[in-house]
Amino acid sequence: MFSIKRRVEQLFLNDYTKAQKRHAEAEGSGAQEPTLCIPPQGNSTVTGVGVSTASDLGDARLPVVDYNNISQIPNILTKFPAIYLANHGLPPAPFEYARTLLTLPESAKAKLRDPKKSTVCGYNNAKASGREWWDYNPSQDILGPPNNEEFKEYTTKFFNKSIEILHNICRQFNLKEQLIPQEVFDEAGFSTMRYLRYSPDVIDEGTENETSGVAYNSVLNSRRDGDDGEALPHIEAHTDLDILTLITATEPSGLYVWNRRGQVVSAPPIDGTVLVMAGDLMPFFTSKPGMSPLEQHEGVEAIGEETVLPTAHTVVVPRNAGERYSVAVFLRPRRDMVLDKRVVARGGKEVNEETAFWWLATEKLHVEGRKCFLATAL
Ligand SMILES: O=C(O)CCC(=O)C(=O)O
Ligand SMILES: [Fe+2]
Repeated sequence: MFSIKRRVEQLFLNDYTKAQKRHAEAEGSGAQEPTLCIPPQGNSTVTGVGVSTASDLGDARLPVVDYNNISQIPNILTKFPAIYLANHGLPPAPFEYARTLLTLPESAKAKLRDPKKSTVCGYNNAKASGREWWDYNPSQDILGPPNNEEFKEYTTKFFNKSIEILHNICRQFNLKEQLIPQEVFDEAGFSTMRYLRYSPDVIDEGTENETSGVAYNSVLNSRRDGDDGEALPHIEAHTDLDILTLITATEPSGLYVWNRRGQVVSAPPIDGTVLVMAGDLMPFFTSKPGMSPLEQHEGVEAIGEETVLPTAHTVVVPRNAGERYSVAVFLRPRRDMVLDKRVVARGGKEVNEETAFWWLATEKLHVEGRKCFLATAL
């Protein structure tokens, strides 16, 4: 019987193999088999004061970095897809508040939806994925549980402190030269915080599954031939549309990230730490000088040794493992922040072309399958 991690690897490698084949066909050469190499065990990969590797993470590991050593994070994020941050000084994660809100009766949760149907504000769910979530969006009135001032206060406090930490990490990228624009620090931006619940109870059973007579894939609910598994609570593999993400979760573990070599790394919660991952904007800030990773510009040519790639990640909650709660804070600039500016020739004329952050969101809607921008090995 395969472990969840092995299944995630297989899913990834299936797609990876297909992508390789497509690529090879286009190039007119034979497809290469992907290799699954596991990095060496132990502390050999990252050294330095306050930086160690977590000891119980299975095959591939993620480093634990002390908050006093955050100046090392930019370099570490070029080598590892995520880091555990220790001694961060955050108050205890608001899992109980997440539970209070997300286990309200359906009718009460329906009242916490954004009137404009935003998927980044208020209550939302993806029943077929066994997942529901609620977003705190500081630019809007909090759509929290009624008559619960404590909820509001704690949620705001945890969010503000998390943003302070993420800003501090961003400042480390600017020690030698300003890679991350000043407005990220000076302006409120479009940062949000999400409370998530993954539970078999959320899964809307008996819909397509029964009527179509086709079974769901046991890992990602996607239908695959010869698979008679049942659906597991999950979130599809994706990268986050932000600068950095701070995540903390309850057991059971279920979060997996991919490293640059396409290996799946388990990222279970570790007491006293939070996980920090890179978002879609990091390659724009850390690309080779003067180059842009946008496909219509330099594309992958702009990715160098010092470029931080967005962290592809997925959550799959093991069967019979119970509920999982997580809290994710997304650091984002203003929607209209300019990511790339250049003069291009159009219709015989030279015109100024600007690419704003929110344009990436619309572009991402066209990415098929996994919502990964510039993701590992693809
Ligand atoms: O629940 C988690 O740990 C991850 C959630 C996530 O990736 C997201 O909401 O973007
Ligand atoms: Fe995410």
